[in-house]
Amino acid sequence: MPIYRRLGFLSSQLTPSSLRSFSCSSSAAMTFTLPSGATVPVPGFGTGTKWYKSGDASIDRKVVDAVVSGLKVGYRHIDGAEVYGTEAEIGLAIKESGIPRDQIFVTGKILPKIANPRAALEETLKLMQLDYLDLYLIHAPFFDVKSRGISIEMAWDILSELKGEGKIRDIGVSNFSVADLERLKDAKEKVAVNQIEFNPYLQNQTPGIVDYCQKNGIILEAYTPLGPLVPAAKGGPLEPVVNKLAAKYGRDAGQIILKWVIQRGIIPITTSAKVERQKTNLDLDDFTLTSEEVKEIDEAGSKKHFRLYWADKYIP
Ligand SMILES: NC(=O)C1=CN([C@@H]2O[C@H](COP(=O)(O)OP(=O)(O)OC[C@H]3O[C@@H](n4cnc5c(N)ncnc54)[C@H](OP(=O)(O)O)[C@@H]3O)[C@@H](O)[C@H]2O)C=CC1
Repeated sequence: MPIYRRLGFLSSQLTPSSLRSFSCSSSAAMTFTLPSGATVPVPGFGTGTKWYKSGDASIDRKVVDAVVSGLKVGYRHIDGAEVYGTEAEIGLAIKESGIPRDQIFVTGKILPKIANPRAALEETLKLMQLDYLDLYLIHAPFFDVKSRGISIEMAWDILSELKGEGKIRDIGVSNFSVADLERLKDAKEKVAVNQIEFNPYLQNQTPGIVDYCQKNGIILEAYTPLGPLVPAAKGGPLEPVVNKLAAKYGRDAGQIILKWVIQRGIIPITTSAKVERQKTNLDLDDFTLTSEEVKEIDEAGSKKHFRLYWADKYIP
């Protein structure tokens, strides 16, 4: 069964269809700094999608090995979520890697247990064997008092309290639209991050979201940055442009797309079970696309629409 679907989070429908973060520099070696002062390592290594196993508490050794492998090849940013069912695997992998906790940036996300963020965070920390999370996100805005007994504003206030208690360094959201973010604009704690689906074929998960976040100092993270390379999207208008740039820079298509994401001022969160790809997807520092090339990808990507997640919530 496709990931997220069991909880109704994913529609499998596949439709063809100004940089300013807190201190997001505009150079090739872009850095992203959160309100706590922490710098987010780029790219992030995802533990959802292909490893999703919500509701299954047994340890999946494949996931532990993949995260250990990611850490060993150099990732220092692990993206988790309560709903992925991979939090215990993340905890084990961090221990097995031998890398000190303070050198790894760990993200968690809350949703099914949104009614009680405090209990959900305690459970996440216990499973991950950690004392704190670097970043905790409300996984999606699709809940309210009627459905879950809590509103976005109420959940945000509790996350803010948990941040104040030192259990989370920074707080943010995921899959939020402009209207959702506007609900939190006067909150005491600012939204630090919005993690959205973003790639050349989906440059705005919801109308105006990238521009709004970048103008309001909300750091964007891109999940499914390599969407154009999955079999269902391959062969589209982006392919000749990416192949041309890959040949020019002696890189592969994945590296060109991930670099484009970074040069758009967005942090890619990527996943691969293949060690070779884990390495190449991390090796992004020694080349820079020209601004014309970034624009060329923008334009080629705009000719096709491809959305993998939450499609039933967004039109189209
Ligand atoms: N907030 C949210 O609602 C969501 C968050 N996420 C998070 O984002 C993470 C990343 O999402 P995901 O869609 O997996 O990301 P990607 O776009 O990075 O990966 C998609 C697929 O591409 C393949 N791939 C990886 N590298 C390459 C390459 N260089 N060339 C060709 N194919 C490649 C991978 O398979 P292979 O193993 O074969 O390399 C992978 O399954 C998730 O693990 C999760 O943590 C994801 C979805 C929703």
